[in-house]
Amino acid sequence: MSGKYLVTGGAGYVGSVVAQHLIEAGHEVTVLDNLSTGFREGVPAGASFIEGDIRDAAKWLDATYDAVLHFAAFSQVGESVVKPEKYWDNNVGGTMALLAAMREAGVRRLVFSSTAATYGEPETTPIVETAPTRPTNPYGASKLAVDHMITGEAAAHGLGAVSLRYFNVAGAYGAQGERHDPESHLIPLVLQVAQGRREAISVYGDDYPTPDGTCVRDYIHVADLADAHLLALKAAVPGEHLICNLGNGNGFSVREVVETVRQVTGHPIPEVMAERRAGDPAVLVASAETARERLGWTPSRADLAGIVADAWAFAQNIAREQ
Ligand SMILES: NC(=O)c1ccc[n+]([C@@H]2O[C@H](COP(=O)([O-])OP(=O)(O)OC[C@H]3O[C@@H](n4cnc5c(N)ncnc54)[C@H](O)[C@@H]3O)[C@@H](O)[C@H]2O)c1
Ligand SMILES: O=c1ccn([C@@H]2O[C@H](COP(=O)(O)OP(=O)(O)O[C@H]3O[C@H](CO)[C@H](O)[C@H](O)[C@H]3O)[C@@H](O)[C@H]2O)c(=O)[nH]1
Repeated sequence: MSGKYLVTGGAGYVGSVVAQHLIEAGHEVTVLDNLSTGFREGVPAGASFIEGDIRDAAKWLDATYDAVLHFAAFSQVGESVVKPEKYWDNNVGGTMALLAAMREAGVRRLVFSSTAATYGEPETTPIVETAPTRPTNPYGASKLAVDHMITGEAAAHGLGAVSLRYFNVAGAYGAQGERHDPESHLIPLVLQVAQGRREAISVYGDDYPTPDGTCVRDYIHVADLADAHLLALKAAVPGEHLICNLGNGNGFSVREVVETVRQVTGHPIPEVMAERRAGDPAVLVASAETARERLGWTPSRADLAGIVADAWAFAQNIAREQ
């Protein structure tokens, strides 16, 4: 059955890919985005677009919407350390206003973009949802605060909600991909080296307790993530807040990622060693058992070379357009 969905942050990387998947599945999509970090041209054809802020969501939200998919947020870990107030204001304040608008309008289902950054430095790997949540930066803390807000909203007011805790999102889906400005994520930065837009990739620390000394992360294809959002919409039950990790359960080191980019692009990719980046845990790998059991989710694009190849095709297309 087709539905009508409000996608906040749908001009950004993940939101635009999920909006595209919703449209392809026959749903009606309205994107609400203030274009603070997103791009108007990122909004998929076929979606309605409102240029506006989630803090004003009450202006547009009404009972005709079946659910909200909430991606709008600031998400730069480093910036959150120096400007924490920006993160509390937008991520927490903005979501409070959005939840109030949903309550007012009688919209009873929510899928929220949470993050592995809610866990902080893990005690055990792979990380399960019941692991301690001790974020090491204000970005993770703001997302954890929102998760707590949603739990209360579900218990008190009957919201049906699913928080999806993404690990490291990567890859692209056709015309939708990653173009943060400034870019801080590893794979798009290494691809910029392959394109000649950067001389070398800085490797942030090689003295971590990992096999090659560089940080290990769980890279998940953005299209697999999108599949999980469509399943989460079906799994949202009134009065329940379900939290699911989304990752492949495979860790790759920074050096392995750089080597994969060399193989995919054929470029030598010079590396320079740099200091550790503040707040970086050594290893972040997900257990996605809850998503498998409760959502029926199975990722189908776990191969790192395939993820990098899709991101590379997108980066080359964008470069041709510019
Ligand atoms: N990319 C990742 O690796 C990753 C990992 C974990 C969690 N997340 C979460 O996923 C979500 C999407 O991340 P992304 O990488 O696509 O980021 P993005 O910056 O590309 O997209 C965020 C979008 O939200 C919009 N926005 C921000 N504040 C707004 C507001 N107040 N009102 C309306 N629109 C607003 C921006 O303009 C942008 O289009 C975020 O909530 C992020 O915290 C991302
Ligand atoms: O130029 C760079 C950029 C990154 N890295 C390293 O590459 C790894 C991945 O870094 P990213 O910035 O690509 O991703 P993060 O792991 O820092 O962040 C991601 O995972 C976080 C969980 O901790 C949050 O979910 C966040 O939103 C999401 O982007 C890290 O070890 C980082 O130190 C480098 O060595 N050089």
